[in-house]
Amino acid sequence: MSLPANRRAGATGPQRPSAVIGVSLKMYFGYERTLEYCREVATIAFAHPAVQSGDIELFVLPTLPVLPEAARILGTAGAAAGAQDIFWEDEGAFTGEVGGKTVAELGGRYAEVGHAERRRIFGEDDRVIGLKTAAAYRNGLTPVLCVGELQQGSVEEAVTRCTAEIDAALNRAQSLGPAARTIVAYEPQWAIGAPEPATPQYISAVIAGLDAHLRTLPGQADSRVIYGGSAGPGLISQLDPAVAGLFLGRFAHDPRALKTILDEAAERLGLLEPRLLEPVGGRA
Ligand SMILES: O=C(CO)COP(=O)(O)O
Repeated sequence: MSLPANRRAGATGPQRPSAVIGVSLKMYFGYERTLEYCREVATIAFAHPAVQSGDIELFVLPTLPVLPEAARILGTAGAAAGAQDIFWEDEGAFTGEVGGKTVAELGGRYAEVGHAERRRIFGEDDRVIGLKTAAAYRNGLTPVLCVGELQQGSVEEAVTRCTAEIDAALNRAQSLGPAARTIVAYEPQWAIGAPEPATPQYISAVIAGLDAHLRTLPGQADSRVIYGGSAGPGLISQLDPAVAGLFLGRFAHDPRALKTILDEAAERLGLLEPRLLEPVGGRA
């Protein structure tokens, strides 16, 4: 397996995984099914050269009660787990909430913040999302900061809206403590839960804008922008290099589809010959 340019001996610049593939299971699976899923993903990850080499960063965000077991199972296979949400304080009289400190204690490495469903159903706004981003940094968790426009419009409109969401979260977080690496998940709200993702051209153009903006922000050199919203097998190969990877939902429920996506991501990095790819499995 050849190494990508940023991993070769003597390469300059930040050493960062070349692709990021995340899965949020939302509230789709119960305890036992989540465990079974994590075991299957771990088997795939353990056998996958690009995950083992660190060229693909793979994480799963399960329903919270499964987090300790998920972190253990995935951790033995070179993958990781995290939470789909955290509270902005670390401890105290906040009935029903779970803080980033506990998530980290449970083995979580990521904390998703600002998902469209949290914004829409639970009324989270930029202020709350900034506080939660700060809580993630403070507890050594990588925030998976979700941004995305409500309705389909132009690329410029999407970049403007999402840049504002990124800035709102990061500015507030940085006013509270040091920032660190962030994974920005660009998820157009109109493409979440839809039959199809946004078009590859649209995704690539919006993320090129967001990635360029992220590069200008202090402390974000290792940060990456990934795409979510009905993403599945067959998509990543069509996306421009600024798109660092995918944030998957329903179409990763079948572990075989996730394996296909990992192969496609590795192929895109030049780490796997196309002829070695198995036929793309159907969508879950
Ligand atoms: O919201 C998403 C990931 O967090 C995307 O979900 P779907 O891929 O199921 O649309």
